[in-house]
Amino acid sequence: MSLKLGVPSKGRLMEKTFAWFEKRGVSLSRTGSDREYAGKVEGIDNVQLVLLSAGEIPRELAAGRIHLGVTGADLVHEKLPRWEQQVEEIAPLGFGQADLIIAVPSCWVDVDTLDDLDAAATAFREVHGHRMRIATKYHRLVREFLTDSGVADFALVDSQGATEGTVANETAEGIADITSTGETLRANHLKILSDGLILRSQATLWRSREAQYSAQDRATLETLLDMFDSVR
Ligand SMILES: Nc1ncnc2c1ncn2[C@@H]1O[C@H](COP(=O)(O)OP(=O)(O)OP(=O)(O)O)[C@@H](O)[C@H]1O
Ligand SMILES: O=P(O)(O)OC[C@H]1O[C@H](OP(=O)(O)OP(=O)(O)O)[C@H](O)[C@@H]1O
Repeated sequence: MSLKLGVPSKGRLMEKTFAWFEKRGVSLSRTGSDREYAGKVEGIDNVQLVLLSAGEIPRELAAGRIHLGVTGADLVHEKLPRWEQQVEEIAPLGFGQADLIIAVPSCWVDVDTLDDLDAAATAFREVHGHRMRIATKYHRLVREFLTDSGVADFALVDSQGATEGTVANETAEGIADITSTGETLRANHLKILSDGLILRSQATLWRSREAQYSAQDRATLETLLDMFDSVR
């Protein structure tokens, strides 16, 4: 048995994760063709690289099918309601920074705060006969945040991508999504509520509390943690 390390299988997260490990003496690489999700690990024995979708890594950690995994804090908090009991945060990796926020049309000049949103939502329901719709893929975090903030009259609609477009497409009145540079929000004429920050996220290395660790796995993990500690 070896220690299984789950890493996003594509894009900026994969490349930056590989670079983070390389700097600490662990070389991760994809093998085979561009389309083959196989990988290898050099610089330490008994570690197996598992290439996965960033969105699936929280579930694999919680199920104990991988021992270590790299993914955003947003995805762990959203997908694992008991995340503190299921995973341990080993290290924030310093990339993949994104804020999960609530945004509304920039032309809503009377709506700048959650209190304003609550008032607008009540008025919206009276006029339109249905609840104000907020498009998001972060259902659990957004529902909890809005409810705790006293915003009651809203309905979440699912959007798995291009979420900022839902307002122009008239399938939602507001959105909750991650933003990094803010360019996508600006391009879609949306503004962030001044108290609409739900979570600050970045790519993070997590350890599963649910996985089985053999004596050899524990020794490998100790060695890895020492290698990580050697570079700050
Ligand atoms: N523009 C961005 N800037 C920085 N981080 C981002 C940005 N977009 C997404 N992220 C982060 O990258 C991680 C993966 O995001 P996302 O779920 O969109 O993955 P993906 O690349 O679509 O992968 P997959 O569809 O395979 O799950 C999330 O933790 C997210 O916070
Ligand atoms: O603030 P910005 O720098 O503009 O980045 C934010 C955008 O990045 C992410 O989308 P991604 O590119 O992952 O595509 P998606 O819409 O398919 O999630 C996110 O969902 C935003 O749409």
